[in-house]
Amino acid sequence: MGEETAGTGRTVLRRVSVLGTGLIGTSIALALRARDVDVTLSDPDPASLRLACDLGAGRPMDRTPGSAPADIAVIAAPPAVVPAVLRQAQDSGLAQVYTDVASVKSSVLEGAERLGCDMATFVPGHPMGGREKHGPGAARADLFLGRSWALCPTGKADPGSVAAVTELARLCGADPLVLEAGAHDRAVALVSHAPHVASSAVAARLVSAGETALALAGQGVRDVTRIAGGDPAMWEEILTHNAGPVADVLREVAADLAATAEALHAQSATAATFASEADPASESGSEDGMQPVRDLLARGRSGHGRIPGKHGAVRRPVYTVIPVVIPDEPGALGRLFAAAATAGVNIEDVRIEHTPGLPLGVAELYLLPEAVDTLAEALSAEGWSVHPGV
Ligand SMILES: NC(=O)c1ccc[n+]([C@@H]2O[C@H](COP(=O)([O-])OP(=O)(O)OC[C@H]3O[C@@H](n4cnc5c(N)ncnc54)[C@H](O)[C@@H]3O)[C@@H](O)[C@H]2O)c1
Ligand SMILES: O=C(O)C(=O)C[C@]1(C(=O)O)C=C[C@@H](O)C=C1
Repeated sequence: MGEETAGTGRTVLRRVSVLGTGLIGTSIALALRARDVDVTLSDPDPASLRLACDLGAGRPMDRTPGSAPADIAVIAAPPAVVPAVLRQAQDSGLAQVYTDVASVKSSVLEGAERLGCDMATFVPGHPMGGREKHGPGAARADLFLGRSWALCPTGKADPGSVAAVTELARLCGADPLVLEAGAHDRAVALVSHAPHVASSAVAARLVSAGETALALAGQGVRDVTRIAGGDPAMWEEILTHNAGPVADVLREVAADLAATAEALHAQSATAATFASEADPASESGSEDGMQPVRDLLARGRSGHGRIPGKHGAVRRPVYTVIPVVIPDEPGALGRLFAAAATAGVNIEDVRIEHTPGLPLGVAELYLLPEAVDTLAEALSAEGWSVHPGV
C-alpha cells in the first residue's frame, strides 16, 4: 500500500491501476501522471482505453502472472458493477489497496460485503468533482482541485488502506473527508442527486418550448440546466441506488414549488381583479398572498450563500476568456489556432458561439491571464477582430 515517507506520516504512491477509463477514471489518471505516478489502465471498451492512453493518462494494464501489485486500484466504473469488479480485482491480487469513485456508497458497500470482498483493503470513495459530459475525451487533470473527496471506510478497513486512499485524493488536489456511507448518501442526495433531478425538471420544460423562447435563453437557464445534460443511463443508476434519500429531498422541493405556484396563481387572479376594478386599497392583501414566494426567495438566497468555496477555497486555475470573431468558413478555426501557436500561446479551452444564418461566429478562447496581452496583440496584428475584456 505504498511506503510511508519517514517523518511525514504520508504514504508514497508509486503505481496506481485505474479500472474504467471514462470521465472520472481518466481525470484521476491524468492528475496522477502529473505527479509522476506510474498509472496502468483498463476498460472493457477498447476505444475508451485507447483514447485515455493517447491522452497521456497511462499505459494499458499488463497482468502477466507474478507481476507486482499496484499500490492502489481505483474502480471508476458505473455503481452497479463496482462490487463485482472489486471482487475480481482482489481475487487476482491486482493491488494492495482498493477504492472506487461511485456516486453512491451504501449500496456499493452492501454489494461488496455480499460478494465476500476483503473489506480490510477496500476504502470506498467519491470525488465531488465531475462534468455533465462522459468518456475520456471530457477528462481533465484539474477536475478535483479544491473539491471534497468522500471516503467511507467500514470499521474493518486497515488504517494503512485509509491512509493510502487519503493520499490518492490529495495527489488529485482534493480535500479528503471521512464519513459513514449512510451519512454520505443522505448528504449527496441533498447537494448533488436531488439538484440533478430539479435541473432535469426545468430542462424538460424546454422540450416543447417555441423557437422564440429558446432564442431568448440566457445564462440563467444555462446555469440551472447544465447538469441536466448528464448521461441519463448513469443518472438512473445513481438515483436507483440512492432512491430513499433523494425522494425525501424532492418531496420538500416539490412542496416549496407547489406553495409558490399556488401563491402565484392566486396573485394572478388578484392582479386581474385590480385591472378591472382599479381598487388599490386591496393591494396589501395581494402582498400577503405573496408571502410564500417571498419566503422561498429569501431562504433560497440564504441557502445559496452557505455553499462553501466562495472565499478562495477553490484552487482551480482561473482562465481569462477572450472572444474573437471568426468567419463561418472552412479553415477559419485552423488559422486562428495556428496564429496562437505562432505567438507561442497555449489555448487552454475553446467554445464556439455560432448563430445559425449569420456568416460569423465567436470563438471564446480560454487563456492563462498572463498570456492574454501577447495573444490579443498577435491576433490583432494579423487582422483578427479580438475583444479582450468583453
Ligand atoms: N460524471 C460525474 O460527474 C461523476 C462524478 C463523480 C463520480 N462519478 C462516478 O464515477 C463513475 C464513473 O462515471 P463516469 O462519469 O466516469 O462515467 P463514464 O461513462 O465516462 O465512464 C465509465 C467507464 O466505465 C467503464 N466500465 C463499464 N463497465 C466496467 C467494468 N466492468 N470494469 C471497468 N470499467 C467498466 C465504461 O466502459 C466507461 O469507460 C460512476 O460510478 C459515477 O457514479 C461520476
Ligand atoms: O459538476 C457536475 O457536472 C456534476 O454534476 C458533478 C457532481 C455534482 O453533483 O457535483 C455529480 C455527480 C457526482 O457524483 C459528483 C459530482
